Amino acid sequence: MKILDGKQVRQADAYTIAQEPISPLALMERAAHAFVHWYINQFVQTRPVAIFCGQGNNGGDGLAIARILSQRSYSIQVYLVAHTSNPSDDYRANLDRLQGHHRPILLSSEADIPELSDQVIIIDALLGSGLNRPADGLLAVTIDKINHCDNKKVAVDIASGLFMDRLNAPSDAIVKPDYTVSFQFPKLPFLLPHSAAYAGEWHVVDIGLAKDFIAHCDTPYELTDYESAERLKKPRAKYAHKGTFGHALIIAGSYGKVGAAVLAAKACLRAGVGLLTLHIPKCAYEIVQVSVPEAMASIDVKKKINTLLPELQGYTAVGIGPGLGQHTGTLQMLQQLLSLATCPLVIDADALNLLSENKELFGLIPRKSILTPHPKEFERLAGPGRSDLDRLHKGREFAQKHGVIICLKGAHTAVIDDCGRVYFNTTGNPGMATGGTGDVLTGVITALLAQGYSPVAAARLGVYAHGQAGDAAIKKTGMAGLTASDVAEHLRLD
Ligand SMILES: NC(=O)C1=CN([C@@H]2O[C@H](COP(=O)(O)OP(=O)(O)OC[C@H]3O[C@@H](n4cnc5c(N)ncnc54)[C@H](O)[C@@H]3O)[C@@H](O)[C@H]2O)[C@@H](O)CC1
Ligand SMILES: Nc1ncnc2c1ncn2[C@@H]1O[C@H](COP(=O)(O)OP(=O)(O)O)[C@@H](O)[C@H]1O
Ligand SMILES: [K+]
Repeated sequence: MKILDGKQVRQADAYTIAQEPISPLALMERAAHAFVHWYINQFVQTRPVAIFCGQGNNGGDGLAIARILSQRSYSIQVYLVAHTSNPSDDYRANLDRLQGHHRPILLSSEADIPELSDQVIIIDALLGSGLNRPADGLLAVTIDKINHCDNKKVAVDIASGLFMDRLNAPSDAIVKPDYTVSFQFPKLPFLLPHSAAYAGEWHVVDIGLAKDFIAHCDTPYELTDYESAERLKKPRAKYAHKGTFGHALIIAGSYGKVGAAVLAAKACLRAGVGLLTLHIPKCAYEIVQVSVPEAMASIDVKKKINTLLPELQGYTAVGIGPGLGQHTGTLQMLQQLLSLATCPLVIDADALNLLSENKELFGLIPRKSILTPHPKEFERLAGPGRSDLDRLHKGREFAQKHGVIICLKGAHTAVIDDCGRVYFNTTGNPGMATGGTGDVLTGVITALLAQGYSPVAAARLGVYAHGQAGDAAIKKTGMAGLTASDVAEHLRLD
């Protein structure tokens, strides 16, 4: 699913209106019905509804929603905030249509803002994607009051006061909804940590904007959702054999961090690799053979760390990093790997930290290698970002400059390809914020690369499947009880 900017959404709107054709008012009605369809599946009729409307098209949506809900026997009360001398045509038309059904209350000062009983659900239709400056005056006061109520809150399209395409200042008045029902597309701030509180649980509803326009719309931002992940998957052929699914090499582990190698190995096997060899220090030999008997072991000359690069011939993908440590001998091995590798690599954890300490090695990274930094590791690689958006821009620059794919890990991990396109992940949960889940991800992506997935597909599908495994696992363990081993065990690639 694509993520469009404000200008592109307006173009999609205009194109649909001209090509379908449909009047803007009928399109607004369709959007309001889509919202109501979601709403009635969520909230029962016995909960009264307070709908706060501005005077743009978002307010127009709010008025149409109020009318439709009242026709469905919901008890509604509309509150209007007058903030412009030039209300939109469709706002006016919907105000007319509401007459005879309901009498809105005009808020003219703070004193008019009502105290609401806890049962009331608030629908926020003050401002939408047409926001062109931070909310102030009575709008800001109303937003503040709404935020101070404990009532459930649902934003229409986008929380009032939240910019779609640029950063808000920390002092801006923005509704903090429990839910956002977004029309046709998700919006960029829903995917970034700093604005998560202004999205709540977000849902996208289809309002029938022209599919051909959307298909041709050029945007750097997309989601990896269920449909796109399914499209990326390759079926396993009936007469396939273990040679069909590649041979992965994972270079991982050091004394005290052998578990990282074990986790990556288990995940690699669950993600469908044909053969797996783990390169490990001597101290890890027995541990690995006992805990992952399916994997072959390549043993380093050193007892506690990896220093000697194995022969690379025969491997279809190489992952390096989990639990590796940052010793000089290991750095030399990494440098050798970067110079000799003929296939893209998966580079994680301490391998990334070694690169950050030795930035002159960046030029050696094979093209289309996949780097999987968490925010701190990314900061070490590319320097600090002033904001999440800035970090995303830095990620896009870094990926294009060095010809690599970056998985910027987090709640909505961003897979950034070497052209600067960003694919936000939609699976996973906060239970996964626990040691070792990153090692599992390295194993999954290495397995997919080894099986012949393109690097971008391996990164997108790997990140998606990893989150999906975390979601499946918490059904048994709960969030707090989730361990990285549970994530590895719940991986399912088909
Ligand atoms: N394609 C879509 O997504 C559709 C969108 N619709 C709705 O249309 C909305 C966008 O409508 P508009 O462009 O009218 O935008 P808004 O509803 O956000 O209102 C814009 C108006 O508010 C004023 N304004 C902006 N920021 C302000 C501020 N801080 N303080 C006071 N006034 C401010 C503007 O000058 C303008 O008059 C969407 O959010 C959505 O709810 C639907 O009605 C139909 C289809
Ligand atoms: N709140 C969250 N929601 C979803 N996924 C998360 C969340 N927090 C962390 N994760 C995922 O868990 C993994 C953590 O990786 P990382 O920080 O490298 O852990 P480690 O180094 O301990 O293995 C990443 O894939 C990240 O996307
Ligand atoms: K809104």
